[in-house]
Parts: sequence; structure tokens; C-alpha cells
Amino acid sequence: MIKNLFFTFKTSPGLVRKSILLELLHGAFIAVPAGFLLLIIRELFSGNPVQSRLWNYIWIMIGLLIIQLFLAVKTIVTSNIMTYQLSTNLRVRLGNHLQRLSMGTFKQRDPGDLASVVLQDVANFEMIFGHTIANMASAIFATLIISVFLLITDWRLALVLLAALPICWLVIIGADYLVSRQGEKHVLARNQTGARFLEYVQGIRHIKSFGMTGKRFVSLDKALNDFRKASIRTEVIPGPLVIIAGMILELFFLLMIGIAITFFAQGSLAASALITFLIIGYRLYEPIKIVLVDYVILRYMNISLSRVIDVLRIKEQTAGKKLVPEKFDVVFENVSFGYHQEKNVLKNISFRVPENSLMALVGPSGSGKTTITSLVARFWDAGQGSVKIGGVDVKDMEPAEVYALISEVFQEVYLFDDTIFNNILFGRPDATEDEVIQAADLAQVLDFAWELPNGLHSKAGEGGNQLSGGQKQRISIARALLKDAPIVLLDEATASLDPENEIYIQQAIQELVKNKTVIVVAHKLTTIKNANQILVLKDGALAEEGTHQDLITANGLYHQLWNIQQQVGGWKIKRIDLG
Ligand SMILES: Nc1ncnc2c1ncn2[C@@H]1O[C@H](COP(=O)(O)OP(=O)(O)OP(=O)(O)O)[C@@H](O)[C@H]1O
Repeated sequence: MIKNLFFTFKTSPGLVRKSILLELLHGAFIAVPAGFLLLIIRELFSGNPVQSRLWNYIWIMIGLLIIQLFLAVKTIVTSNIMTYQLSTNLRVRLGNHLQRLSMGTFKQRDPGDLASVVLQDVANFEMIFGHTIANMASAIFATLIISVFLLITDWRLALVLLAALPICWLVIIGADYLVSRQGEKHVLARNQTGARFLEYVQGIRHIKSFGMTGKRFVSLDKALNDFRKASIRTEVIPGPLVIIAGMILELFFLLMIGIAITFFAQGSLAASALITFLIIGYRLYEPIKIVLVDYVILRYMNISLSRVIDVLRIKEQTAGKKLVPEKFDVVFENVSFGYHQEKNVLKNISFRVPENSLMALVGPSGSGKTTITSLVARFWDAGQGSVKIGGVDVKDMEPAEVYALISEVFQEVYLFDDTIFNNILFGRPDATEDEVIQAADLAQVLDFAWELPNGLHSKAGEGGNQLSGGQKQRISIARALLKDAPIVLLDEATASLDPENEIYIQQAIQELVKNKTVIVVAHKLTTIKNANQILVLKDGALAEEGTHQDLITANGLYHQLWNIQQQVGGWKIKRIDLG
């Protein structure tokens, strides 16, 4: 836990130092009045108490109380400023860090879990740390000072009181163990609930269309129930141990009284010392009781903090030599890559796409076509070999620099819950209105936008849910046109569209790929007949390479795929003819 706290403190060391100093000072001012109480008792039992001296002590104690009040306010304010500063730092660090992670990290991790780290775990830290740390620091310091007073007064009785501490500590270690185990289960249950909610809301359309509302709700309901049970256990299980620790303190206090009375009866303890231990001895335990409860809660907070730090430690994509290419040909040199270490989905792939030419990727489903485009965009880094743009290894470029060179049009289009205009503007935020309109025109967006109530300024709806698939495609092409990046990655967008939309989109794509280096994942071979180069993949390896004519002549896998598609196409035409 200490390590995790230091990791967090590093971001605002000055503020943390100031806060800790104030807390220690506050602790001292909680303890010092006990010293004056001790002097008052001594004076009273001196046989000849001096009234004025007693009053002086009382005035000093009142003065100390006022300072203590002032310090308490200052400490609360500073520790809250520190807590919110530290949690803000954590959020900013997480935000910056997430940006620099490869896309792979996001695909590999449960999105609900990642969201709960950013939202829940940081909030957990914020809430618990703010409320416990100030108490703990001042309580520990106050205990130390009161112990010194008591040791000076009578070391034997002081040792009896202090002997309770290691025993309490053992009990707290037990509670700590339970909190850590149960806390992890609680956090897991909480994340499951978040993930199931996310799944339920995101998939609501499909869940409804397959009539699975009840079934899916069962898994959400189960997650909620598990979370409820885990929450109760987290609260209840360590509770008795904390109470036991408190009772041990009470028992040792009673033991100390018994021994003190014996010493008093034997004449080895003065009456003033006996009274001192009865009054101040009890005060020794007050801060400790606070520490006992707060420590257990802090351990729970540490589970959240560890999760935040784990995310912060995920390796970021580096920029290597921070090079910027001047040309835009794309080269793969003996690239092998696997999403998981055990299995390579790309095996020793080499090719070159010259600047301003079009290369098509063809192959059966799962052969690795999309993976190749993901490596060009540096969504993932190649395991072996290198991916180069203009002679520069993408690993030697800032990931943002790579993204800036690439426009992508994929089958699945994501639109923001904003206007069509702003969704296009996203391609190049500093573009002028005329440029956006021109891109919308070239991508055939204006054709349908002018029929909408607010034209280009009509809302696309969250994820583009107020538009058809073809319309969303055209917006994404307009966005790519506006970006005007030198490299275009196309996951053949027309695969699932009706003929009318397909024509529109083909026209829009013709505009997009003009004078660009283009890699297209092709599903319909007719659309890539004129490609400068076709790469045929099979099981992640390069099976064939050449132009359409070369590959037909070679009479291999491409020829087979071509024949199949021709037959299916012919069959479709026949069916239409018959109809
Ligand atoms: N994020 C991922 N995590 C793990 N494995 C993945 C991931 N994405 C793809 N794969 C696997 O990698 C292999 C290649 O997938 P890829 O999507 O590149 O194929 P594809 O040729 O584009 O397929 P399709 O034509 O069906 O889109 C497949 O076996 C797939 O299951």
C-alpha cells in the first residue's frame, strides 16, 4: 500500500508534504493538552496547589484548543485540496495514458472493466483517501506523544497499555487479509455489473430483435445480485475483527487499572499518577481506535488504487526515433503477428504498395486481411519484421503521426451523436465550411442530406442510429475525403449494401482514392479487377500475388474465388431474371 501511495504522491509532492506536516502538527496539538492535564493533576496532588498556576495551565489549554481548532480546519481544507488534486492527477494521467495505448489493449480488455477503473476506482480512492488519511496521520502522532507523557509518569503502567498494541495489530492483520480477499471479489462483482449493463444497453437492439430481453436481463440480474452479496460481505466480514481489536484495548485498560491499584496499595504509585493514568491513559486509545477502522478502509481503497496503477503501467506505444516520412509507399518486411503470443495470424508477410497505387487484399474469411490494415495504422505493432511508410518504420513514428497519414473507411461506421456536418468536420477540425460542403458533395452526402429537416446540420443520432447503413458509409467517406490523408485503408464498404447505395458509394470511393496510396480489403472481386496489385492470403500467409490477369492465368486460389463469385453472381442474375 505504501508503494502505491508513493506512486500517487509523486505527482504533487509539495502539496502532500504540506498536508502531512499540517496533520502532524494537528496531531501534536491534540496530544499536548494531555500534558497540561498531567501538570494540573500533579499540582492538585502536590499538597500545596497554587491557584494561579492551575489557572495558567487552564488558560494555556484553552489557547491550545483554539490553535487546535484552527489547525483542524486548515488540515481538513489542505487534505481535501490534496486528495482532489491527486485524484485529478490520476484521471489526467489515465486519460493521457489511454490515448497512448495500442488499440489492441482496448480490444483485449473488457471495456466495462476499463471504464470502472477510470470512473469507479479513482472515485473510490478520492472518497476513502480524503476521509481517512488526515485522521490517520494525526492519530498516529498523537498516540506517540501521549505514550511519551505516560512513560515519563510511570513506565510500568505505560508498558501495560502499550502491550495491547501488538495484539491489536495481529487482529487487524487478520481483518486486513479478509478485506483484501473480499475487497477483490467486491471490485470484480462491481465490474461485472458495469460490464453487463454496458452489454445490455449497447446490444439492446439485437437483444430485442432476438426476443432475448428476459434472458439477457437474467445475466444482468445475476451480476446485480452478486454485487449486492459481495457488498454486504465486504462491510460485514471485517467488522467483528475491528470490534474485537477495540475490546482488546478496553481489556488492557482494565488490566492497567487493576495493576495500578495494586501498585498504589503497595505504595509504589503516587495518587497523582493513578489519576493521570485513569484520565490520560484512556485518551491513549482514542486515536488508536480511529487508526484501526481507518486502516481497514484504507486497505480496501488500496485495491482500487492498485487497479488504477496497473492500468497506468500498461506499456504505451512509443514513438521510437520520432521520424516523419516524406513519401507514402507502404512496405511490409517479413511481418509476423499474433493477437495472442501462442498463435500467429500473419506469417512472414512481405509486400510493397508504391505511392499512389492501389493494392487489394483478397482471401477467405479469417485469412488476415483486416489485420494487415490494422498494422499499417499502428493499431497493433508487428511481432516480427517491420511495417514501413515512406521507408520509416511505423514504430519510429508517434502513433498520432501515423493516424494523421491515414484515412480509413471500414464496414462498421461510427458516428458521433452530433450533426452530419460536425461528423464530417471530425476528419479535419480546422476545415472551412466550404471544404466540408465540398467533401459532402463528392461523397454523395448532399444527395440525401438536403431532404433532411436541417440539411447537413441534422443530427446523426448516437452511433448514427438515425441514418441508414449506406448513408453512414457516405458520411464516413466524406470525413475521409476532408482529412485528405495520403494513405487510404478501405475495408470494402459496399459488401452489404443495396445496388443503389453501392453505386453512390463506389462513386464516392473513386473520389477518395484519387492520387492516394490505397490498400483495400476486397470482398467482391469485380470491384478490384483494375487494382495495380492483388495480394491473396490464406491462413495468414501470402498465397499469391499479381494483377487480376496474372492471377487468373496462374489458375490458383484467386482463380477459384473468382469462379465461385462469378457463379454466385450469375445465379443471382438468373434468379432476378426468373423473378
Ligand atoms: N482482436 C482480435 N483478437 C484476437 N484474434 C483476432 C482479433 N481480430 C482478429 N482475430 C483473428 O485473427 C485472424 C485474422 O482475422 P482478420 O480479421 O484479419 O481476417 P479477415 O481476413 O479480415 O477476415 P474477414 O474477411 O472475415 O473480415 C482470425 O483468425 C481472427 O479470428
